[in-house]
Parts: sequence; structure tokens; C-alpha cells
Amino acid sequence: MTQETPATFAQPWPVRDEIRIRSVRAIVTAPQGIPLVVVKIDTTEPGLYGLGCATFTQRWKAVQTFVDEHLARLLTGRYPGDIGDLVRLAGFSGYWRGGPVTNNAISGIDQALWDIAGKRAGMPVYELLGGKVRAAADTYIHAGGITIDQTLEQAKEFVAQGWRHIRLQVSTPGGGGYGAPQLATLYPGAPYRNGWSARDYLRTTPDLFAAARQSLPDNIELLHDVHSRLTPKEAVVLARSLEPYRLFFLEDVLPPEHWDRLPEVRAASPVPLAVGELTTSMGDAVRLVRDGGVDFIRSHISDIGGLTPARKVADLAELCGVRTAWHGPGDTSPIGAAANVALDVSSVAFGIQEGHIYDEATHEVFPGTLRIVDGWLTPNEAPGWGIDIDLEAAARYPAQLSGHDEWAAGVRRIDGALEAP
Ligand SMILES: O=C(O)[C@@H](O)[C@H](O)[C@H](O)CO
Ligand SMILES: [Mg+2]
Repeated sequence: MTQETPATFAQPWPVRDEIRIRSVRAIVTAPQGIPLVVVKIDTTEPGLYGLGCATFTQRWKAVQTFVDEHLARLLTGRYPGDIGDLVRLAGFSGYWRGGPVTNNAISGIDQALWDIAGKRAGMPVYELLGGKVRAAADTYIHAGGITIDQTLEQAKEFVAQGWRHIRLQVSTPGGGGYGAPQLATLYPGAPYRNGWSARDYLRTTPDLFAAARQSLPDNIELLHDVHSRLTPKEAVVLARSLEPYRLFFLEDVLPPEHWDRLPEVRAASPVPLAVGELTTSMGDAVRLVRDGGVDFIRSHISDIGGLTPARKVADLAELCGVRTAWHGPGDTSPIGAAANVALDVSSVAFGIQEGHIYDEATHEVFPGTLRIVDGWLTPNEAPGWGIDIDLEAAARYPAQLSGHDEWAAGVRRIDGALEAP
């Protein structure tokens, strides 16, 4: 049949059936205390809808407004199968492109359209992407403590539960080592008693990994997240001091402003570098992969615009000898986690998947949420993502504006200067 969509924004080609997008809206819910944004696209076919992750935890209300006010009007009435055209339309119609608000909103519609495509085909999304090249995605999990012993105790519990890859973080003497609890200050004379000190961080971190290699089984892979707080030279010092401990990867040694210096850090040490959760466009991710900055690319795929751009990055990574480690902690919705796994099992370039254990409230809101078993993540076999949303349950967990933005601006140096989170 010929197309009947509204003239504005309509595709100038006939589409093959009658199904149209009926409504597009963003749903915000915080079952685990972390605001999650999910886009729901309903179609004219009764019961046929799709879900996509648009989670930008610190700015969820901006994404919600973007979807409900700007994108819904572009898409309503359109044929849901033209995913590539619809996501380009969503980007180009804003003229200025990129950035986390825009890209999360677009990811929400992109992933929801892939979900619809899978449901129409009767296939899980990974099969639409070409099918499995592996059975499951191996994951890593976070262990953190105030002391090295505490961190390693938690790591041993994860080993007992079947994990093979563990990220280790420990509090530094001055306060919040990233990913570990805040520690009462040891800088009583400093302008900011509870500050963070690069010097002490560089001194403590090798001790953590030396102790880990003493007390954890030798075949466990160890990871660490710097969280973007070092200079290029400090990053070299840290990487070289960690060389004896055979890290699987060292994450985010430099902030995005200094990513053009990553190749020199990478060249100075054999420790593999993982970077990318702060990429906010496909171009950012492409430059990291293409220009030799990373061993592992770990974009948060909704922040670069969703599954459509992320699969291009995965293919580029395969061609460049880089591996993937998509970002996946608690500020990813279960839909986003399912999109990560669809890529993981269908990409040759897969390296590792960051794992998150969703609580039971999240499983209640999102029936079908994946569970990690013995460290492995396996995609649902149901069509699309195989994950639903219970709208009544979602409404019982309202999101707050505050909290996560405070976390993201909560680190200061001992002299009081604000530090990257
Ligand atoms: O690698 C990670 O999991 C962390 O850097 C998180 O991305 C950060 O806490 C925001 O969720
Ligand atoms: Mg990180």
C-alpha cells in the first residue's frame, strides 16, 4: 500500500503494511532509588508496543520532556519499521546534534523501534542483528570497601558466587575513593578535611592489587575504575605501578577533555585501557576506537543514541582490534541492559559486560529483567527485548530530582577544589 503518514516528516516511499505509530511517551521510575527513563511506543496494532532505554539519571526530566514534546510529534503516524530514517529524523530535526539529553531521547525511540521490529518478526533483537556468535556474555561486578581487607572479603563472596571478573575499589585516606564508601577524614589540617588526594590514591591503589593477587584465586580477572581524575602523566604512573598485577582493564584514567592524550598512556604500559562511558555521541566513540585511545570501548549506549549507532561502533571495534565493554551499572534500565547483551552475544568484538544486580522492585516494574547466573548474562529468547513494563508498579516508585546530581558533584580535593565525580 502507499504511505498515509502526515506530510510533515513523512518518508517519501510506500511502506509495506498498515501498522503505524500511535503514541510515544517517556516513563520515569526509580524502583532501586535511581531514576530510570524508558520510552514506550504504541502502535495501531492492538498489544504491539516497544520499550527503549533513555536513562540519563541526573537529567531525567529534560529527557522526558524531549521525548514527550519534541519527538512524539515527529513519529506519530509513521511506519515503525523505518528505524534508520526515524532516528535520523529525530536527530536532524533539532539541527544541533549530540549530547546526552538528545541522544538518550533518541535512544529511547531507537530501542523501542527495535523491540517492535523483534516482536513483529517473532525474533529476539540479537537475532535481527545477525544472531549469536557466542552463548552468553561474561560479566564483571563491583567490589568496594573502606579497607583493602573489606574490599577483598566482598570480592571473595563474588568469586564464590561464580564471577570470574571483579572490579576492585577502596576508599583512599582522604575520603571517597570512587566506588568505595566515604571514609572519615585523615586530613584534619586541610581546608577540606574529607577531600580526595591524587597522591594518596596513586600510593594506595597498587597496595590494593598487590593484596588482591595474594588472596584471590590466581585465575580471577581484576579491573579498576579511576573515574577520570588523573593527568596523563599520573595515568602513566598508575598504569605502570599496576603492571605486576595483570589487570583485565584499567578504566577511565583521563577525563574526556584529555582523551586525545590516551594513545601516549596506552603506549607507555601494557595495562589495557577501557574508556567511554562519558561519550555523548557516536563520533566520540568512533574517535576513541579509530585513533588508538582504547583497548576496550565502553560507551553507555543510550548516551550515544541507542542500538543503531552502538552496533556501528561494535563493528568498527571488530575491524580495529578493539573490544567492547558496554557501560551497564544501576543507572541503566533493564531495557538498556538487554540492549547491551543483544550486542554482546552478536558482536565479534565483545570483551566483557559490566554487570548490575537489579533488586526485586526493578523485576516487579520490568518483568523479564535479565538475571546474572554464575557471572553470565544470557539474552531473553522472547521476541524483541523480552522485557515488559508494569505501569502501575512503575508509578509506585517516583523519581526525585536530587540525589544523583549531588553524587556526581560530590568530590573535592583536600584544598577544596571540585573534582570529577
Ligand atoms: O563504571 C561504572 O560503573 C561507573 O563509572 C558508573 O558509570 C558511574 O558510577 C555512573 O553510573
Ligand atoms: Mg566507570
